[in-house]
Amino acid sequence: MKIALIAHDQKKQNLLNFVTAYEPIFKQHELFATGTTGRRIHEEVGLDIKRLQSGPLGGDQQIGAKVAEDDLDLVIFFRDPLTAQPHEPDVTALLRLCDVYKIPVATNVATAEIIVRGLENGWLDWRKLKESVGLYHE
Ligand SMILES: O=C(CO)COP(=O)(O)O
Repeated sequence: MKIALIAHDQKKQNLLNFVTAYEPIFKQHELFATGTTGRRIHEEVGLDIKRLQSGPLGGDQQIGAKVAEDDLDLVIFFRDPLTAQPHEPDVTALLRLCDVYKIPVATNVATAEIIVRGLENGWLDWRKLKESVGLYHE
């Protein structure tokens, strides 16, 4: 599976702790991240991860483009709901595209935990079949 990992500054340590806890699962997948998040995951957890631009410089839009191209299976985005972001429209656009393309997206650790445990148990395997699943057509 192709997984995007993103965190706003106040949530980065939270994401690093989460990725460390589930490193055995994450290392089995192809990982993508916005710039600073990706650098810290690589340096502090040691995972291989493809880094895009930093969020405020277009990274969220690059992740969104991958969603639109059906080139991502899961987005884990630890959003900071208490701090205004200069690129808030990009954040909103990314979450909107996840809904347009029915990409599982977790915006906090509680949801991420459920999804990653589900990933381990094969609950996201429908992603491989989605073209044949009526639920995902409108
Ligand atoms: O701002 C972000 C997401 O909106 C994250 O960007 P960085 O990973 O570059 O800090």
